[in-house]
Amino acid sequence: ACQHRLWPEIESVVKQQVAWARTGIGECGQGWQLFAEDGEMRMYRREEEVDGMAVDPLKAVHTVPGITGHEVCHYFFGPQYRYDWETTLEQMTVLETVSDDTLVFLQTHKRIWPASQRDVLFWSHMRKLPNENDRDGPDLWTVVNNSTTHLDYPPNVGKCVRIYLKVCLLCQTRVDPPKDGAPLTRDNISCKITYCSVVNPGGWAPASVLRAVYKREYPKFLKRFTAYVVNQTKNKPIMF
Ligand SMILES: CCCCCc1ccc(-c2ccc(S(=O)(=O)CCO)cc2)cc1/C=C\c1ccccn1
Repeated sequence: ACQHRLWPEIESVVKQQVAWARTGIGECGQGWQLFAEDGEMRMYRREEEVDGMAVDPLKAVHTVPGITGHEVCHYFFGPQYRYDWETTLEQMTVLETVSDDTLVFLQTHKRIWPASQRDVLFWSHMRKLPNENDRDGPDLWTVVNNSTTHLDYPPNVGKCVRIYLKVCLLCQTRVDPPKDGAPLTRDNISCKITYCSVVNPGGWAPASVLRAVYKREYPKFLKRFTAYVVNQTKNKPIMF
């Protein structure tokens, strides 16, 4: 995989996206609006437009008990699970298996009236990162999705408008060992999740429609996805 044409871009985008995900909301400076809250989940967005199109950066933080960062990234990255949790997905194809931790996807998402249907072509890379703050703490895990090109699938040929996205899912496992030295159970672990995304809708879509879609769909997506991981892992050994 180190010789693959995408490797240099993957290296630089992963470093950039992880640094961005690690930057707290406060440190990011002004402009972040809290637009959704549900229990431990907080979702922020910044209203930004490019060529009159809303491309609002989104940053969500969530803490989920009973699962690890490796498990969250495993179920987010794996194509075999995606139809189970990605509600707006209509069609998903793995165009290329670059390596066991890097895939190229083509996805079409359900049409959202009155905008035209969208598709997205992106590489997806999963990686374990050393825990710089706490050397003997559990590692971080991340999945970065970044739009790319593929000669056989040029944009805007069929009925779909090609969107462009950058997504980073950064996960930090927290272990609170039981007092009496008993073996670790899922009651002693939790995962701090940071989900960042910037989606350029490609062709024109009314900013009001886009913002309504994001306001409705993002909280639903993160809640549904994390509940899916809890449900898939509850009777399985902990994957650190
Ligand atoms: C007019 C409507 C334009 C938006 C359509 C759309 C574009 C992109 C995407 C999308 C969102 C998350 C990813 S991912 O995080 O990489 C996970 C892998 O699937 C990839 C694609 C979705 C949706 C449509 C709805 C929507 C919007 C947010 C959240 C959820 N659904």
